[in-house]
Amino acid sequence: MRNADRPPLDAATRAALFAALPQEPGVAKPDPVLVVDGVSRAYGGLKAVDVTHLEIQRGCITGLIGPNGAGKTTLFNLLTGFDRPDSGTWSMNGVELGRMHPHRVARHGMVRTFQLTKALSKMSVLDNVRLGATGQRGERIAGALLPWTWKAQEREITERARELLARFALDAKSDDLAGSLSGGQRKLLEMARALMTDPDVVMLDEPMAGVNPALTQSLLGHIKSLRDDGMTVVFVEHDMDVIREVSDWVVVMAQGSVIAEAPPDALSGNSAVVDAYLGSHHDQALEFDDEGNPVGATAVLAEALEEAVVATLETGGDLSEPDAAVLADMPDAPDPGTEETRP
Ligand SMILES: Nc1ncnc2c1ncn2[C@@H]1O[C@H](COP(=O)(O)OP(=O)(O)OP(=O)(O)O)[C@@H](O)[C@H]1O
Repeated sequence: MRNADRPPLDAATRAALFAALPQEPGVAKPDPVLVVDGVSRAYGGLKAVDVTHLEIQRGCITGLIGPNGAGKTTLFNLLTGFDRPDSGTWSMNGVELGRMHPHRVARHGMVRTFQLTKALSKMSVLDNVRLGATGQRGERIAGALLPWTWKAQEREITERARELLARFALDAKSDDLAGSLSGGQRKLLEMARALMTDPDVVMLDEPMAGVNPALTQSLLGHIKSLRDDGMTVVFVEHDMDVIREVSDWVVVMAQGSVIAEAPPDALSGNSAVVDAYLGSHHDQALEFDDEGNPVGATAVLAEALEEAVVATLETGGDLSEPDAAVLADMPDAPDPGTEETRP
């Protein structure tokens, strides 16, 4: 059944639904729109994606987080037909989607957003949105023989594109080149293009990246409005404030696998999540914004460390004493038990 046939879930229902779920990777959802099984993809010797089981709850917003290179984008590409897995199956509303081309996946109701490419930036805003349409009769032989049906379809597509531009407050920009839009407007354009096929499931790849903070709230409102219209939203995001503000549930990936699932508020206390981000930082530069605030994976790390300090203080721990468990994990940690036996 398409999402449109079901009433949207209100906030209290969503909260109760997720509060009742065990916080485990691969946990079953009460009404999954998307079910993924054993999907793997390797590049050379590197396993970019290796997801044993994942269910996405219908009509909710699921945030997908994880350190750089965790496999989030590759998973999006696999599920929407832009890449081919080495193994695995996945289904949407019970229909197997594996091995379908992207336009067929879109016709079944699942789309992903794309950042504006160089070629697209040289086209008008309106044409960018029109390009989101799939299954245009004009592409097919029968349609080509009947130009009037093709023309009628063209008109329909343009009309829908104009409606979507109005929804995202881009109608005044229809004839401008897409490349002239601001970062935030580009993100709105990506969403408008994705909605052309009237999807059930929308996968947003970093919808807030490069967006001026002044536009953040408006973009967040648009993401929530997709859910309030009955769509299921899955989005990749590095900003934990954004994750917390819009996600009903968060899936955490590291090294290709799903390592944790939890409501957004439970993330910073999750040791698998902390380990994944800490582990990823051995060879990664920390990132800060202009005001010196940690951003992206660095923000998650900073928050996890802060939580650990608070937890230590709350349990009466002494921060000047190194944590024995942490020391034991370090390769060169001195072993207090053997101190006296050393020569
Ligand atoms: N086309 C490709 N060829 C070779 N390796 C690839 C390719 N695409 C992805 N990878 C590798 O697969 C792994 C997963 O990459 P992916 O982009 O899916 O991670 P991600 O979680 O989206 O990371 P980020 O948050 O940095 O965007 C990385 O190690 C990446 O280098």
